[in-house]
Amino acid sequence: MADLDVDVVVIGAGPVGENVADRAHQQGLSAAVVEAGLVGGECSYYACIPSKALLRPVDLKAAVDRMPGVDAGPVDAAKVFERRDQFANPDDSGQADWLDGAGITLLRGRGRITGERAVAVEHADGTTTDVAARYVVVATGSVPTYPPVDGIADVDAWTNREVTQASHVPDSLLVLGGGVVGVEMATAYQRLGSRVTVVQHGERLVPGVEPEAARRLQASLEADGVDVRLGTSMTAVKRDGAEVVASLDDGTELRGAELLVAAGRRPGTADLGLDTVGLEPGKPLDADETTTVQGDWLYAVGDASTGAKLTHMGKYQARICGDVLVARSKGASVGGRYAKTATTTEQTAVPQVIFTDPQIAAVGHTEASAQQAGLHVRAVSYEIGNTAGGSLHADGYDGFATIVVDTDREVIVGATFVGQDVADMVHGATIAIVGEVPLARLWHAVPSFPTMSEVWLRLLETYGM
Ligand SMILES: Cc1cc2nc3c(=O)[nH]c(=O)nc-3n(C[C@H](O)[C@H](O)[C@H](O)COP(=O)(O)OP(=O)(O)OC[C@H]3O[C@@H](n4cnc5c(N)ncnc54)[C@H](O)[C@@H]3O)c2cc1C
Ligand SMILES: NC(=O)c1ccc[n+]([C@@H]2O[C@H](COP(=O)([O-])OP(=O)(O)OC[C@H]3O[C@@H](n4cnc5c(N)ncnc54)[C@H](O)[C@@H]3O)[C@@H](O)[C@H]2O)c1
Repeated sequence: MADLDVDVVVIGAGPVGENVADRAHQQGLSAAVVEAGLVGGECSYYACIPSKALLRPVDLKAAVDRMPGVDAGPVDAAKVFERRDQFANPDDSGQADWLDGAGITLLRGRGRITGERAVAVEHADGTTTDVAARYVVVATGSVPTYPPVDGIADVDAWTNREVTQASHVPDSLLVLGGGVVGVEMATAYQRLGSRVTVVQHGERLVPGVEPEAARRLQASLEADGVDVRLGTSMTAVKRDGAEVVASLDDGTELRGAELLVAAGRRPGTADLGLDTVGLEPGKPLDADETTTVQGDWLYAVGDASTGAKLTHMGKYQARICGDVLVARSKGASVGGRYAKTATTTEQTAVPQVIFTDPQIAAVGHTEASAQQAGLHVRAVSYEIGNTAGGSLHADGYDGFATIVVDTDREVIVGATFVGQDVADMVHGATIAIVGEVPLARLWHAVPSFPTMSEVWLRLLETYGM
């Protein structure tokens, strides 16, 4: 006999888990969420929110510094940290109250699957709550990966948690990994006054984006004074007094006050009882377009699943998952391209903004990924600084846009915007891709003068319209 019987139990109350519970509960299902740490998850306290709170002030200062006639003065790091704390204070009582107000049961403790439709929650006081549920949703997020570097476990390396919650700027910071976390935090800390070195074993930074976007970002980081080491791996690290000493495979030795490990993340599925239902612990849960993992009872969303590791995509999966549970509870069918119960956009139009300077805002395919997918494409690019809107926005505006056009269907399948303040420009491209808007129709979508969106017109003209 279970202690609690609900329609839906969600393991993990990050942004994604909370959304599944809310969506299902709002449509009549009873729901409980299990949380071992803070309600709100990694994103609220140790990832998206604090990292952007650190980046916004330095981004704004750089923009002002590029504008003749205005003066930003120096950045006050203490005030930046103080403002970050207002956004990401690790106190989850507000979020817990929200769950309570929404009528969702919060079970604080570690959840483990004990069999089909069964979850046991171990509380901090050693007691256990057994939950029986018609539907079990795994939303346990992800944890940092530690690459095989000798001594890495013994140097008190920073992860995303320490780098986003720090309240001092180290004199120098070594960053292991030139992916999204690495480049965003390199931007923030270099501009807050640290001397940053990024060690990236690939041939370029942020490998998933258009190569020219990565080149512009590298040039900008280097102009800021960041030491970027590409094609290099760290082989060993050790502490020497207050410093971390890192050995690289090219024989070089680096020293830094702190080491940030930003080498990717793995799903939080290692200690979840997956073996009790025949699944392999530690792997991302392979969810289909309806977020289903097994039978009609086990689901996975967010970083714990095989979907894109981004908050907005996790929350998209969460909305779909909630609707799938409600549909199934009524015996209705689910799935189908662009149905409300299918994560179609995961395959066609995943957007991401990298909040560096320049920002990189991209959606859908790059030219290379489209070709790998077997599409016939043509990519065209245009400098945003050559539009009136861009040139007014900042002197010598450095940035560009690229669209990738499927030449068989004459629709856009990918777009990238690079430059100052381009973050919000990507949503227009997302709409064009999801709506499969033909170029002939897009031609009639007139951008306002003088805005940076004029680049859309120039891209279409460059394509030959
Ligand atoms: C530094 C950094 C910056 C980022 N910036 C952005 C950004 O700007 N935009 C963006 O879209 N994405 C960003 N991301 C990615 C984003 O943080 C994740 O995609 C998002 O947090 C995933 O949400 P989630 O709910 O799946 O997992 P999480 O946010 O990780 O939440 C999972 C929750 O599950 C809990 N949990 C785990 N196991 C158990 C268990 N067994 N029992 C009970 N509870 C459990 C955890 O305590 C946690 O609270 C960033 C990531 C990092 C590291
Ligand atoms: N703005 C955003 O949307 C945002 C911001 C931060 C993080 N995130 C998400 O969080 C996730 C994790 O980010 P991340 O940066 O940790 O992972 P990542 O996979 O984006 O990048 C990790 C990088 O580390 C490099 N690397 C791995 N092992 C290495 C080694 N031994 N030596 C040198 N380099 C090594 C890889 O080549 C890769 O480029 C990503 O999925 C990302 O999309 C998103």
